[in-house]
Amino acid sequence: MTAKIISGKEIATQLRQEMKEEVAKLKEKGIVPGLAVILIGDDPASHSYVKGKKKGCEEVGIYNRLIEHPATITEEQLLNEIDQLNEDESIHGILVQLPLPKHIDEKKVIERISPEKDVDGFHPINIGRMMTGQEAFIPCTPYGILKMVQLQNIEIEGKHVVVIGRSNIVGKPVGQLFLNENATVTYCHSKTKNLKEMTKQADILIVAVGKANFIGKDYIKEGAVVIDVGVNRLETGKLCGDVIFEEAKEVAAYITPVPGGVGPLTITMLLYNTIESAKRFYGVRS
Ligand SMILES: Nc1nc2c(c(=O)[nH]1)N[C@@H](CN(C=O)c1ccc(C(=O)N[C@@H](CCC(=O)O)C(=O)O)cc1)CN2
Repeated sequence: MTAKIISGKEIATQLRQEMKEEVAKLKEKGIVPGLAVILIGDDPASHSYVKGKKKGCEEVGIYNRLIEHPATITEEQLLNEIDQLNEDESIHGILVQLPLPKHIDEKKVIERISPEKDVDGFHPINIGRMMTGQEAFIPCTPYGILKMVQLQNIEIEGKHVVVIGRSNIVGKPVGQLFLNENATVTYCHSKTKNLKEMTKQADILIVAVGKANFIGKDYIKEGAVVIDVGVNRLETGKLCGDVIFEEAKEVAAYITPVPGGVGPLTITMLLYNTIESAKRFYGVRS
């Protein structure tokens, strides 16, 4: 078997085109969705992701405000800035690029963002709303993964989804999202015994561990859907996922590549959440 490669790049292009048309219609009603992105410090990867967010906003017509600070900014200054953005009616989404410098408490920062503007979907209120099946902002990477699977018309209900990884940004919420779609979900992590036995049972295997080439074909059931969330930079400068792509594609039915798989959907779903937030603010129905 040779797997079908799910191109996140192609899906992102298609979704962004639809969003561009939607934003144009909103603008006819005088509504301009606005996103504020706060970037702290000089981490090159964070700078590159934020650049991608700005470009994405420009592509679909979202007003974007990039606020940059040196790593010496105090926690209090950052919290005050978030307070101001919470009150700003031209801003419907607020995002603080992670990770933050060590002297700033990430939890405090996330909780300071109004849940109604938390387009990252990281605020405990949005997590709680998602868990209880209420209207919520869904974290962008998990949302992108769900969209990718749904757009391939892959059945989710009744399927066994195995998630490797339990981060608050990806692992935990992605499992919850698939549970909401009536999948049976198993979480695996660094303390899981017999990992291979678990992953071999997966109809849909989602790998989010952040270890280059961690999962080979012997971990994958024939015909499974393999979603690789890892973005690992090798010493050669090359990017690679958590899954050994060349091996896994021999046994899987579907597989996402790195780069060009889940990554492009992360920014795309952020744009989606920002438009959604503006629509909610102005009472526009979807
Ligand atoms: N506030 C947030 N911080 C972070 C998030 C987040 O969702 N919100 N996620 C990651 C970083 N991230 C977006 O911020 C992100 C990661 C990867 C990609 C992406 O498109 N990856 C490409 C490869 C890009 C490259 O060449 O380096 C791919 O996989 O094809 C986009 C966004 C942590 N921080």
